[in-house]
Amino acid sequence: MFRKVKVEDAVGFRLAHDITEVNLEKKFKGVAFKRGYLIKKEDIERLKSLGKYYVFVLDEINATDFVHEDDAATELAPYIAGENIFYDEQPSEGKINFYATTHGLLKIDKQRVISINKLKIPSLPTKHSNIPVKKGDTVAAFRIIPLYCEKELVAEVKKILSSPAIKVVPYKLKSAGIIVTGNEIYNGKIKDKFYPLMESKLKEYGLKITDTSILPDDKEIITAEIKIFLKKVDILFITGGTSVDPDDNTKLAIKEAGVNIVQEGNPIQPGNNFTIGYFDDIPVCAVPAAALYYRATALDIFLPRLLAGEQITADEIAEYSVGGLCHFCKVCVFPVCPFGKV
Ligand SMILES: Nc1nc2c(c(=O)[nH]1)N[C@H]1C(S)=C(S)[C@@H](COP(=O)(O)OP(=O)(O)OC[C@H]3O[C@@H](n4cnc5c(N)ncnc54)[C@H](O)[C@@H]3O)O[C@H]1N2
Ligand code: MOO
Repeated sequence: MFRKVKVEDAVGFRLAHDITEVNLEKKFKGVAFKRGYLIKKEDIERLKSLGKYYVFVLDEINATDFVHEDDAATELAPYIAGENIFYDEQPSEGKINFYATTHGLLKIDKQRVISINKLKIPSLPTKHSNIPVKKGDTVAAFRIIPLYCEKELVAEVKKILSSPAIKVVPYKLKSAGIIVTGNEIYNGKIKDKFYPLMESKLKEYGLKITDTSILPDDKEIITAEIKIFLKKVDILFITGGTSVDPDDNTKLAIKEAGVNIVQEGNPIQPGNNFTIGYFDDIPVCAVPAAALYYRATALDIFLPRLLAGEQITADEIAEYSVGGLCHFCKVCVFPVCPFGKV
């Protein structure tokens, strides 16, 4: 299979695995020598400068019970990758990366990914489930930790992956309605800041705002407008009036328009008052004023899932509590942070 030899004795033999170089001056981390490379006399000093005084070289003996790290990754990659995922054609340093083929919602089958990693020999790290990804983003990586593993292990991983563990769901919804509420905005006392905010957020997901209006804090007027908008849009947002003031009517109006509210509010801060409901398949959301102030709130956490057409349940909403408190960093890097990651 392979054996350890002094670099001086390795001349004329083929390398059993990729050899990595990390060179901070050149800002390089990558393959210096590929698996299968025929070692020459002039390579001895270079190998030593990479700290390799011994190397593993391939024997001619064909070990039928073992699988090389490159072959394990190549064999398992199609079992890992689901819809809208592509992966490296060739492993590098025994590893294959997985990428999104489209913008959309990343879905990871967490339990099965954990089951694979519990086998200890394979390593399958992924990004978090339910995050928005862009075309070309890396979403997962696979390699076995040792140079070789037993064939049975590959079979065991395949058994866990009876269907793929990673996919990207493209955004389905296309048109949005925005109803801005608030007497102060309706009466022109202050300028509306919600429409421009929602427009820039939704544009990121390819969503167009097709219908919009600014209404006073009047439950009946808001209810009537919700009913009209529900005939025209794929998703509806009603902003402001979401908390406990006497003129906060948004959630009441949503209910009176016949929308099934999943849960009033949620355990994410900021964005506690963000409320999700459904009218048939159309999501209807109350958006609290906190979204005007903070770069990331519950709105941003649920938005990609709603736009991918998911029906969010009350049980799932409760799961967001751990990690649901923003770190309120001076420089916000959401979504590349722990906020809202389940
Ligand atoms: N006792 C409690 N107080 C508060 C609670 C609570 O649960 N108990 N929740 C807090 C949370 S969380 C939020 S968020 C805020 C405000 O929620 P609302 O969505 O009801 O916001 P409004 O009262 O309508 O407005 C608050 C503030 O924001 C300005 N605003 C609203 N819409 C616009 C707009 N389109 N353009 C510009 N500015 C807007 C509004 O003028 C007010 O200044 O309640 C907490 N309190
Ligand atoms: O609903 Mo408030 O949005 O938590 O800050």
